[in-house]
Amino acid sequence: MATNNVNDKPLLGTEVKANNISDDNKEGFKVPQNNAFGQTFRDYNAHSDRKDIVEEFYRLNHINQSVDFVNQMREKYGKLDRTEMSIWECCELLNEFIDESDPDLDEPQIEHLLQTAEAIRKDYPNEDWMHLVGLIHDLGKVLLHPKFGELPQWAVVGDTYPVGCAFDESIIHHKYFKDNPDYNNPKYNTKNGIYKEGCGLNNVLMSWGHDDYMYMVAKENKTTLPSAALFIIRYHSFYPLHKCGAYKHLMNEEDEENLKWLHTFNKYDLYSKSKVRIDVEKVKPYYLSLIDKYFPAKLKW
Ligand SMILES: O[C@H]1[C@H](O)[C@@H](O)[C@H](O)[C@@H](O)[C@H]1O
Ligand SMILES: [Fe+2]
Ligand SMILES: [Fe+2]
Repeated sequence: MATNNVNDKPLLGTEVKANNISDDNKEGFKVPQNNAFGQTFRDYNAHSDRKDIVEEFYRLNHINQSVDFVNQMREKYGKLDRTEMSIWECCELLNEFIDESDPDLDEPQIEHLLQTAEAIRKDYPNEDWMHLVGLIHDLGKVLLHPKFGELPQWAVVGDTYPVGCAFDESIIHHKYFKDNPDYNNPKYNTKNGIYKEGCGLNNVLMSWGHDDYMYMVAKENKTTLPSAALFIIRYHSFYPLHKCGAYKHLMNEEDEENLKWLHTFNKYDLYSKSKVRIDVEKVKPYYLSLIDKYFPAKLKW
């Protein structure tokens, strides 16, 4: 079983509730019907230029994400001995990457980070920690960079799911798991696998990618962000849970609480993907002030 560090940040106070949008947000974020290509969001069967790229991405992802692979990656990248840089420097590094797993967006990642953060800011002007989560939630995609060993896309992006127990049917393109080494392993292919019911997600090994990596970076560099923020960063790609309700039997009470915030966050992560460009220079000073509030000037990566 994975022995991850336990989140030791306090839960958010009861005065702030997920889904509690202030009344004076007439200028609030409007959920669009269609993505940047005029299609409904997360439609993995819609015929578009991206369909085949995305499907091939998941084929490779599902064949390769196994318990052994995840343990190796956690061990290797958990050392955080690759480089030192600020949060903003990392945002800039992401400018050159396009995410092959994403049916909704083919813009450089820095656009997506700012679109998400700005959309949250419209509806939750006082939750500055959530704005910052919007900005940093995908920074783990820096694993694609040559400085980080240039991991293949299937080891960095896409939806995530637990390994060490049966792969749930709700996972996109589930059929490709049949070539995963864990698929026929009786230790790993039952409902609970190596876990105990209610053990808490902190004890569950997730497929390796940008979520878990960024969680490690934030935590090990001693961010002062609240526990809900770390949870969002760590599980925002866990669509089988937060969209389909799979794997709930592995959650504990704290996970239930944090999941409410993840649901709120997801609306902005997903539906802010559009062709609306953000003026980076204009919003940069605000985000630099948030980074300064919640992170050290330089982080270990
Ligand atoms: O294609 C997307 C994208 O890579 C996101 O960053 C990730 O969080 C999603 O879960 C994934 O499906
Ligand atoms: Fe992501
Ligand atoms: Fe995202």
